[in-house]
Amino acid sequence: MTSGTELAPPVQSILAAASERAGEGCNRERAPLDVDARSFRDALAQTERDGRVPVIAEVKPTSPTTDGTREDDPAELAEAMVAGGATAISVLTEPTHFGGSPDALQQVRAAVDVPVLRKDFILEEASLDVVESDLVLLIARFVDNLDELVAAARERGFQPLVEVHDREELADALEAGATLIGVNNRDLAKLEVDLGTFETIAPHARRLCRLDESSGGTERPDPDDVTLIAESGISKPADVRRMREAGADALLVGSAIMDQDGNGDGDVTANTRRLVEAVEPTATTETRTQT
Ligand SMILES: O=C(O)c1ccccc1NCC(=O)[C@H](O)[C@H](O)COP(=O)(O)O
Repeated sequence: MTSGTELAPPVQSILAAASERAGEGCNRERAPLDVDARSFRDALAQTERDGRVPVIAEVKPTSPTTDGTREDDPAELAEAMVAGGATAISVLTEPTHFGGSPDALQQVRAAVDVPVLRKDFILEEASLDVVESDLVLLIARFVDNLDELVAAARERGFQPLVEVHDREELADALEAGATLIGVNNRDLAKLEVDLGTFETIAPHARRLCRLDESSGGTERPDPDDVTLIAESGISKPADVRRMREAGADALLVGSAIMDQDGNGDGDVTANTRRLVEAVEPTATTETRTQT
Protein backbone atom coordinates (compact mmCIF):
# COMPACT_ATOMS: atom_id res chain seq x y z
CA MET A 1 0.00 0.00 0.00
CA THR A 2 1.40 3.40 -0.99
CA SER A 3 1.68 5.63 2.05
CA GLY A 4 2.44 9.29 2.66
CA THR A 5 -0.43 10.99 0.86
CA GLU A 6 -3.75 11.67 2.52
CA LEU A 7 -6.62 10.22 0.54
CA ALA A 8 -9.67 12.27 -0.42
CA PRO A 9 -12.51 11.75 2.13
CA PRO A 10 -14.72 9.82 -0.36
CA VAL A 11 -11.85 7.39 -1.02
CA GLN A 12 -11.29 6.94 2.72
CA SER A 13 -14.99 6.17 3.01
CA ILE A 14 -14.81 3.70 0.06
CA LEU A 15 -11.91 1.87 1.73
CA ALA A 16 -13.65 1.78 5.11
CA ALA A 17 -16.73 0.26 3.46
CA ALA A 18 -14.55 -2.28 1.60
CA SER A 19 -12.84 -3.30 4.86
CA GLU A 20 -16.23 -3.69 6.50
CA ARG A 21 -17.49 -5.92 3.67
CA ALA A 22 -14.27 -7.95 3.83
CA GLY A 23 -14.78 -8.37 7.59
CA GLU A 24 -18.34 -9.56 7.09
CA GLY A 25 -17.09 -11.99 4.44
CA CYS A 26 -14.66 -13.59 6.90
CA ASN A 27 -17.59 -15.09 8.75
CA ARG A 28 -18.97 -16.68 5.58
CA GLU A 29 -17.54 -19.87 4.10
CA ARG A 30 -16.95 -19.48 0.37
CA ALA A 31 -15.17 -21.99 -1.83
CA PRO A 32 -12.54 -20.45 -4.13
CA LEU A 33 -14.05 -19.77 -7.54
CA ASP A 34 -12.99 -21.62 -10.67
CA VAL A 35 -13.65 -19.20 -13.53
CA ASP A 36 -13.81 -20.12 -17.20
CA ALA A 37 -12.75 -16.67 -18.39
CA ARG A 38 -13.30 -15.07 -21.78
CA SER A 39 -9.90 -13.96 -23.09
CA PHE A 40 -9.38 -10.20 -22.97
CA ARG A 41 -6.31 -10.44 -25.23
CA ASP A 42 -8.30 -12.26 -27.90
CA ALA A 43 -11.07 -9.65 -27.69
CA LEU A 44 -8.46 -6.89 -27.98
CA ALA A 45 -6.85 -8.50 -31.04
CA GLN A 46 -10.24 -8.92 -32.72
CA THR A 47 -11.09 -5.26 -32.14
CA GLU A 48 -7.78 -4.17 -33.68
CA ARG A 49 -8.39 -6.45 -36.69
CA ASP A 50 -11.80 -4.81 -37.11
CA GLY A 51 -10.15 -1.37 -37.19
CA ARG A 52 -11.78 -0.16 -33.98
CA VAL A 53 -10.22 1.35 -30.86
CA PRO A 54 -10.42 -1.13 -27.96
CA VAL A 55 -12.67 0.39 -25.32
CA ILE A 56 -13.71 -1.15 -22.01
CA ALA A 57 -17.06 0.52 -21.40
CA GLU A 58 -18.07 0.88 -17.78
CA VAL A 59 -21.47 0.32 -16.20
CA LYS A 60 -21.13 3.02 -13.55
CA PRO A 61 -24.49 4.06 -12.07
CA THR A 62 -22.96 6.79 -9.91
CA SER A 63 -19.70 7.80 -8.21
CA PRO A 64 -18.36 10.22 -5.61
CA THR A 65 -17.62 12.69 -8.41
CA THR A 66 -21.02 12.40 -10.13
CA ASP A 67 -24.38 14.03 -9.49
CA GLY A 68 -27.34 11.66 -9.48
CA THR A 69 -27.65 7.96 -10.25
CA ARG A 70 -28.55 6.17 -13.51
CA GLU A 71 -31.14 3.57 -12.64
CA ASP A 72 -31.07 1.77 -16.03
CA ASP A 73 -30.95 -2.01 -16.15
CA PRO A 74 -27.21 -2.93 -16.10
CA ALA A 75 -27.59 -5.76 -18.64
CA GLU A 76 -29.38 -3.45 -21.09
CA LEU A 77 -26.69 -0.81 -20.64
CA ALA A 78 -23.98 -3.41 -21.32
CA GLU A 79 -25.78 -4.69 -24.43
CA ALA A 80 -26.03 -1.12 -25.69
CA MET A 81 -22.29 -0.63 -25.10
CA VAL A 82 -21.45 -3.82 -27.01
CA ALA A 83 -23.75 -2.66 -29.83
CA GLY A 84 -21.61 0.49 -29.92
CA GLY A 85 -18.46 -1.61 -30.37
CA ALA A 86 -17.11 -2.04 -26.83
CA THR A 87 -14.38 -4.70 -26.56
CA ALA A 88 -15.19 -5.48 -22.94
CA ILE A 89 -17.49 -4.27 -20.18
CA SER A 90 -16.46 -3.05 -16.74
CA VAL A 91 -19.04 -3.34 -13.96
CA LEU A 92 -18.71 -1.54 -10.65
CA THR A 93 -19.70 -3.98 -7.92
CA GLU A 94 -19.11 -1.50 -5.09
CA PRO A 95 -22.59 -0.80 -3.63
CA THR A 96 -22.22 2.16 -1.29
CA HIS A 97 -20.46 4.78 -3.41
CA PHE A 98 -20.97 3.55 -7.00
CA GLY A 99 -24.45 1.97 -6.94
CA GLY A 100 -23.07 -1.36 -8.14
CA SER A 101 -23.56 -4.96 -7.03
CA PRO A 102 -22.30 -8.49 -7.71
CA ASP A 103 -25.81 -9.28 -9.01
CA ALA A 104 -25.50 -6.56 -11.63
CA LEU A 105 -22.24 -8.10 -12.79
CA GLN A 106 -23.82 -11.54 -13.08
CA GLN A 107 -26.67 -10.11 -15.15
CA VAL A 108 -24.24 -8.30 -17.42
CA ARG A 109 -22.03 -11.37 -17.92
CA ALA A 110 -25.07 -13.43 -18.82
CA ALA A 111 -26.27 -10.82 -21.31
CA VAL A 112 -23.09 -10.16 -23.32
CA ASP A 113 -20.41 -12.39 -24.78
CA VAL A 114 -17.43 -10.03 -24.40
CA PRO A 115 -15.08 -10.19 -21.37
CA VAL A 116 -16.40 -8.53 -18.20
CA LEU A 117 -14.22 -6.74 -15.64
CA ARG A 118 -15.17 -6.63 -11.99
CA LYS A 119 -14.39 -3.12 -10.76
CA ASP A 120 -14.24 -2.94 -6.99
CA PHE A 121 -11.89 -2.19 -4.12
CA ILE A 122 -10.57 -5.66 -3.35
CA LEU A 123 -8.38 -5.66 -0.25
CA GLU A 124 -8.03 -9.36 0.51
CA GLU A 125 -8.14 -12.75 -1.19
CA ALA A 126 -11.56 -13.87 0.07
CA SER A 127 -13.19 -10.92 -1.73
CA LEU A 128 -12.17 -12.49 -5.05
CA ASP A 129 -14.74 -15.22 -4.42
CA VAL A 130 -17.78 -12.94 -4.27
CA VAL A 131 -18.67 -13.22 -7.96
CA GLU A 132 -17.31 -14.65 -11.23
CA SER A 133 -15.93 -12.30 -13.88
CA ASP A 134 -13.37 -12.54 -16.66
CA LEU A 135 -11.09 -9.81 -15.41
CA VAL A 136 -10.72 -8.50 -11.88
CA LEU A 137 -9.31 -5.13 -10.81
CA LEU A 138 -6.59 -4.92 -8.16
CA ILE A 139 -5.50 -1.41 -7.13
CA ALA A 140 -1.77 -1.36 -6.33
CA ARG A 141 -2.14 1.61 -4.03
CA PHE A 142 -4.53 -0.16 -1.66
CA VAL A 143 -2.92 -3.56 -1.09
CA ASP A 144 0.27 -4.68 0.66
CA ASN A 145 0.32 -8.16 -0.86
CA LEU A 146 -0.14 -7.42 -4.55
CA ASP A 147 1.92 -10.41 -5.73
CA GLU A 148 -0.20 -12.77 -3.60
CA LEU A 149 -3.45 -11.28 -4.87
CA VAL A 150 -2.30 -11.45 -8.50
CA ALA A 151 -1.40 -15.11 -8.00
CA ALA A 152 -4.67 -15.83 -6.14
CA ALA A 153 -6.69 -14.20 -8.93
CA ARG A 154 -4.89 -16.27 -11.60
CA GLU A 155 -5.35 -19.49 -9.60
CA ARG A 156 -9.10 -18.88 -9.81
CA GLY A 157 -8.97 -18.27 -13.57
CA PHE A 158 -9.37 -14.47 -13.48
CA GLN A 159 -7.25 -12.17 -15.65
CA PRO A 160 -6.00 -9.62 -13.08
CA LEU A 161 -5.88 -5.99 -14.19
CA VAL A 162 -3.57 -4.08 -11.86
CA GLU A 163 -4.25 -0.36 -11.54
CA VAL A 164 -1.38 2.07 -10.93
CA HIS A 165 -1.05 5.84 -10.75
CA ASP A 166 2.71 6.43 -10.50
CA ARG A 167 6.05 4.82 -11.37
CA GLU A 168 6.50 3.21 -7.98
CA GLU A 169 3.15 1.45 -8.28
CA LEU A 170 3.99 0.48 -11.85
CA ALA A 171 7.20 -1.17 -10.66
CA ASP A 172 5.22 -2.98 -7.92
CA ALA A 173 2.70 -4.21 -10.49
CA LEU A 174 5.40 -5.55 -12.81
CA GLU A 175 7.23 -7.18 -9.92
CA ALA A 176 3.97 -8.88 -8.98
CA GLY A 177 3.98 -10.33 -12.52
CA ALA A 178 1.00 -8.32 -13.78
CA THR A 179 0.70 -8.17 -17.56
CA LEU A 180 -2.55 -6.17 -17.74
CA ILE A 181 -1.74 -2.74 -16.35
CA GLY A 182 -4.26 0.08 -15.98
CA VAL A 183 -2.86 3.57 -15.53
CA ASN A 184 -5.50 5.61 -13.73
CA ASN A 185 -5.56 9.25 -14.80
CA ARG A 186 -7.67 9.93 -11.69
CA ASP A 187 -5.54 10.69 -8.65
CA LEU A 188 -7.32 8.87 -5.85
CA ALA A 189 -5.72 11.17 -3.29
CA LYS A 190 -7.25 14.34 -4.74
CA LEU A 191 -9.84 12.93 -7.16
CA GLU A 192 -8.38 15.13 -9.88
CA VAL A 193 -8.13 13.80 -13.43
CA ASP A 194 -5.11 14.49 -15.65
CA LEU A 195 -4.59 12.62 -18.93
CA GLY A 196 -0.92 13.56 -18.63
CA THR A 197 -0.63 10.80 -16.01
CA PHE A 198 -0.88 8.07 -18.63
CA GLU A 199 1.52 9.95 -20.91
CA THR A 200 4.07 10.17 -18.10
CA ILE A 201 3.80 6.58 -16.86
CA ALA A 202 3.30 4.59 -20.09
CA PRO A 203 6.83 4.98 -21.50
CA HIS A 204 8.25 3.36 -18.35
CA ALA A 205 6.19 0.17 -18.52
CA ARG A 206 8.15 -1.70 -21.16
CA ARG A 207 11.44 -0.06 -20.12
CA LEU A 208 11.05 -1.36 -16.56
CA CYS A 209 10.47 -4.90 -17.88
CA ARG A 210 13.65 -4.68 -19.94
CA LEU A 211 15.63 -3.28 -16.99
CA ASP A 212 14.79 -6.35 -15.04
CA GLU A 213 15.63 -8.66 -17.93
CA SER A 214 19.17 -7.28 -18.07
CA SER A 215 19.70 -7.36 -14.30
CA GLY A 216 18.38 -10.90 -14.04
CA GLY A 217 16.40 -9.97 -10.93
CA THR A 218 12.75 -10.61 -10.13
CA GLU A 219 10.37 -12.15 -12.61
CA ARG A 220 8.93 -9.20 -14.47
CA PRO A 221 6.88 -9.95 -17.57
CA ASP A 222 8.24 -9.92 -21.10
CA PRO A 223 7.76 -6.33 -22.41
CA ASP A 224 5.74 -7.66 -25.37
CA ASP A 225 3.29 -9.33 -22.99
CA VAL A 226 2.35 -6.08 -21.26
CA THR A 227 -1.02 -4.57 -22.18
CA LEU A 228 -1.49 -0.94 -21.14
CA ILE A 229 -4.92 0.45 -20.42
CA ALA A 230 -5.57 4.18 -20.00
CA GLU A 231 -8.26 4.67 -17.34
CA SER A 232 -10.50 7.64 -16.44
CA GLY A 233 -11.14 11.09 -17.77
CA ILE A 234 -11.44 10.07 -21.43
CA SER A 235 -14.47 11.89 -22.79
CA LYS A 236 -14.00 12.73 -26.46
CA PRO A 237 -12.36 11.36 -29.62
CA ALA A 238 -9.38 13.71 -29.21
CA ASP A 239 -8.73 12.13 -25.78
CA VAL A 240 -8.87 8.67 -27.33
CA ARG A 241 -6.30 9.60 -29.94
CA ARG A 242 -4.12 11.27 -27.32
CA MET A 243 -4.07 8.13 -25.16
CA ARG A 244 -3.45 5.87 -28.19
CA GLU A 245 -0.55 8.06 -29.28
CA ALA A 246 0.87 7.75 -25.77
CA GLY A 247 0.81 3.93 -26.07
CA ALA A 248 -2.58 2.82 -24.76
CA ASP A 249 -3.57 -0.63 -26.01
CA ALA A 250 -7.08 -0.05 -24.66
CA LEU A 251 -9.12 2.59 -22.83
CA LEU A 252 -11.44 2.30 -19.86
CA VAL A 253 -14.31 4.77 -20.03
CA GLY A 254 -17.18 5.25 -17.58
CA SER A 255 -18.66 8.72 -17.17
CA ALA A 256 -18.53 9.82 -20.82
CA ILE A 257 -20.35 6.68 -21.97
CA MET A 258 -22.86 6.80 -19.11
CA ASP A 259 -23.38 10.52 -19.83
CA GLN A 260 -22.30 11.55 -16.37
CA ASP A 261 -19.96 14.22 -17.66
CA GLY A 262 -22.88 16.37 -18.80
CA ASN A 263 -21.84 16.37 -22.46
CA GLY A 264 -24.05 13.69 -24.03
CA ASP A 265 -27.67 12.86 -24.74
CA GLY A 266 -28.08 9.58 -22.85
CA ASP A 267 -27.43 7.31 -25.84
CA VAL A 268 -24.94 4.78 -24.50
CA THR A 269 -24.49 3.06 -27.88
CA ALA A 270 -23.71 6.33 -29.66
CA ASN A 271 -21.39 7.43 -26.86
CA THR A 272 -19.44 4.18 -27.10
CA ARG A 273 -19.31 4.25 -30.91
CA ARG A 274 -18.00 7.83 -30.92
CA LEU A 275 -14.93 6.70 -28.95
CA VAL A 276 -14.45 3.30 -30.60
CA GLU A 277 -14.39 4.94 -34.03
CA ALA A 278 -11.93 7.66 -33.03
CA VAL A 279 -9.22 6.25 -35.25
CA GLU A 280 -8.56 9.21 -37.53
CA PRO A 281 -9.08 12.87 -36.66
CA THR A 282 -12.20 14.08 -38.48
CA ALA A 283 -14.14 17.26 -37.83
CA THR A 284 -17.50 15.45 -37.93
CA THR A 285 -16.79 13.01 -35.10
CA GLU A 286 -15.75 15.79 -32.70
CA THR A 287 -19.27 16.41 -31.45
CA ARG A 288 -18.46 16.61 -27.77
CA THR A 289 -17.13 19.69 -26.00
CA GLN A 290 -13.51 20.19 -27.04
CA THR A 291 -12.14 21.72 -23.86
O1 LIG B 1 -15.12 7.91 -10.59
C1 LIG B 1 -14.98 8.37 -9.44
O2 LIG B 1 -15.55 9.39 -9.04
C2 LIG B 1 -14.09 7.67 -8.44
C3 LIG B 1 -13.94 8.22 -7.20
C4 LIG B 1 -13.14 7.59 -6.26
C5 LIG B 1 -12.51 6.41 -6.56
C6 LIG B 1 -12.66 5.84 -7.83
C7 LIG B 1 -13.44 6.46 -8.77
N1 LIG B 1 -13.64 5.91 -10.01
C8 LIG B 1 -13.31 4.58 -10.35
C9 LIG B 1 -12.81 4.42 -11.69
O3 LIG B 1 -11.79 3.81 -11.82
C10 LIG B 1 -13.56 4.95 -12.87
O4 LIG B 1 -14.89 4.59 -12.72
C11 LIG B 1 -13.08 4.47 -14.21
O5 LIG B 1 -11.72 4.57 -14.35
C12 LIG B 1 -13.78 5.27 -15.31
O6 LIG B 1 -13.47 6.64 -15.16
P1 LIG B 1 -14.31 7.75 -15.93
O7 LIG B 1 -14.28 7.41 -17.38
O8 LIG B 1 -13.61 9.03 -15.64
O9 LIG B 1 -15.68 7.70 -15.38
